[in-house]
Amino acid sequence: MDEIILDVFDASFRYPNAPAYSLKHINFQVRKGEFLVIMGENGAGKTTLCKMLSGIIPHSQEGVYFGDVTICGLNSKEHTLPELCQHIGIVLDDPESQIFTTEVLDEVAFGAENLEIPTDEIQRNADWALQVVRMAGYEEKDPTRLSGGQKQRVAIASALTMQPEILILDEPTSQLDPIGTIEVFQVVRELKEKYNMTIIMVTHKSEEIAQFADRVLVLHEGEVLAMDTPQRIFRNKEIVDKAWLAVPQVSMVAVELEQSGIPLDAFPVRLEEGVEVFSALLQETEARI
Ligand SMILES: Nc1ncnc2c1ncn2[C@@H]1O[C@H](COP(=O)(O)OP(=O)(O)OP(=O)(O)O)[C@@H](O)[C@H]1O
Repeated sequence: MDEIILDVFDASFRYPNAPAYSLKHINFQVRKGEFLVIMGENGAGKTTLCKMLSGIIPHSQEGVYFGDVTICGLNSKEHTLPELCQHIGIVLDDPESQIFTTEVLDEVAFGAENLEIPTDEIQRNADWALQVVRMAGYEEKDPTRLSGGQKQRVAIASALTMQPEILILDEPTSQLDPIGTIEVFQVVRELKEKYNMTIIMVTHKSEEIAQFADRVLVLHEGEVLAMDTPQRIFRNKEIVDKAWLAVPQVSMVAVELEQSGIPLDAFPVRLEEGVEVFSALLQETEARI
């Protein structure tokens, strides 16, 4: 059986003075090497869940917290944030707010230095991280002068320098143009395929989800509405409508066809699957005429 690297057991959280719980009785597990996407409408609890998975809740965010989150075998309540940071890294949606220094290399080493990792190890890790995010050669550049995509890749490199087994990315491409978005997804794909890293990403980019994600967790009003493959999630109109999910274009066409009573050989989520399924349908139709 695949190794469970992250376990969330009956976890609930309410912000101080908030009238209601932002997360309610959350249960799920993530396997090592899995790419899990978190989707859900505004206010569904996605960022709060990222904070809970990374240990920010309960260590840096006050509130009422019940349940257990176990990260690489460590219960987040029983271990300090620096201990947890060596297993799980988090990158937020706004790269600007994550810049602390004036040179890319210092920036990438910053978090690891705060964990008191030996200097030569930080240097090795930082060099590796900059290679992975394709920013080698930018060590002495001013991070504030980089493009949005480059800043976000530097933020990912900073998290990678701490050599986490799990990387959480909270809407890493929400402020990026299409090229910046592709660059970030390419890095994520390499981390998964080459380094077997476990990735948890909040994103609405359905075409990329269809391409890369193993499973999708859908949050709705602080609860887990569904957790399944992109194909089963995007095919389920009830879930899609309830959580206002963005759906890949080929899946939208497929749903319309199925609803009109036209059966398909398979349900497409990726463009190339759509081409295959719809050409087969056209050929069948032509053969009948
Ligand atoms: N610091 C806070 N204090 C009080 N309530 C909060 C705080 N942060 C978030 N909330 C509330 O918790 C709920 C979940 O918010 P959260 O930011 O986790 O949702 P989200 O799915 O990430 O939304 P978005 O897509 O808009 O970023 C919302 O009702 C929000 O208003």
